[in-house]
Amino acid sequence: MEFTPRALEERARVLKEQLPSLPVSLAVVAGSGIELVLPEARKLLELAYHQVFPFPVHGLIGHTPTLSFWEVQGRGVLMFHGRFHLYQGYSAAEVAAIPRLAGLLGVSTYILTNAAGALVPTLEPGSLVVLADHLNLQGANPLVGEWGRWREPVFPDMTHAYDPDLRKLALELARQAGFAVQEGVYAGVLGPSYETPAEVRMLAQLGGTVVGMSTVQEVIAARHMGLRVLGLSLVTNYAAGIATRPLSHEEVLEAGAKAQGKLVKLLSELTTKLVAA
Ligand SMILES: O=P(O)(O)O[C@@H]1C[C@H](O)[C@@H](CO)O1
Ligand SMILES: Nc1nc2[nH]cnc2c(=O)[nH]1
Repeated sequence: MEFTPRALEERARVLKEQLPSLPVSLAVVAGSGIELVLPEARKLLELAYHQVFPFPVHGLIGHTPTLSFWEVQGRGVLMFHGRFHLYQGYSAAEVAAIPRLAGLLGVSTYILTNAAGALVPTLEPGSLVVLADHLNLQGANPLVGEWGRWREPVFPDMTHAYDPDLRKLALELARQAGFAVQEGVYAGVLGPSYETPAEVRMLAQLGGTVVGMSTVQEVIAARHMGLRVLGLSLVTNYAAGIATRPLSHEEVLEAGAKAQGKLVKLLSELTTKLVAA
C-alpha cells in the first residue's frame, strides 16, 4: 500500500494518545553504530518501529529500530534509534518519515547523527563534523509529488538548512565532550557500495568534507516541516583511496561504539540546554 501523508497524520494522532502527555520539543536520530541514551533523564516508553511507522520496516546491522521517549526537565525528548535509507529500498517519503512524524508530534528541533567517511586526510576517524551544509547526490528528493504539495512552502529555501545557532552550540559542547571537531559539508550519496577513490576525489573537489548514505532526505523534509536542524557526522573511517585498508560496515560500527561515551555526553548536554531554552 502506498505511504501517504494521510497515513502518517493518522499514525501521529494515534501515537499522541500513546505517548506520555509532556510537551515534546526535541527529536534525536541515531546513525549507524551509534547507541544513544540520556543518563540523566528518565526513559518513559519504547516502541518498535513497526508500531510507529505505517509501512513495512526491515532492519539493518548497527541499527536497533526503536523509538524511545524520555523526560528531561518536565519535557519530552524523542530518540529515534536507527533510520531508513534509500539503499535499503525505502522510498524518499519513507526515509523522510522520521522528521515528518517528529514534526507532527510537536518537535521543533531535529538533531541527527550519522556515520560518515572523511573526504580529506586531515580529518581523523573518531572526530566529529558539525554539518554546515550538504550536497544531495542521491538523485531523489522527498518533496517530489504529493508530499511536496502536503504543506507550504512548495519550494523550501535551503540556505540555512543547518541552524547557525545550533551549530555554534554544538561546536562548543563537542569540544567540551573531548571531540576533535570542525564544521563541514556532508556529501550524501545513494550507496550501498562505498565510493571508488576517483569518486572520493570528485566529492572533495565538489566541496564535501564527509561522505555518507543518509541525512540529506531527512534534512530537506525537516526544513519543509519548519524544524531547526542540527547534523552531526561521526567520522568512522577515511573514505576510499585515503584509507589504507578496505572499507567495511563493521569498521563503521566499531568506530561508533568507540565514540559512544563522548557522543552520549555531547547529546546529553545538548538536550539539557535545548529543552531549557
Ligand atoms: O545511517 P548512517 O548514515 O549513520 O549510516 C552510514 C551510511 C551507511 O548506512 C552505513 C555505511 O557503513 O553507515
Ligand atoms: N558513502 C559512505 N558512507 C559511509 N558511512 C561511513 N563511512 C562511509 C564512507 O566512507 N562512505
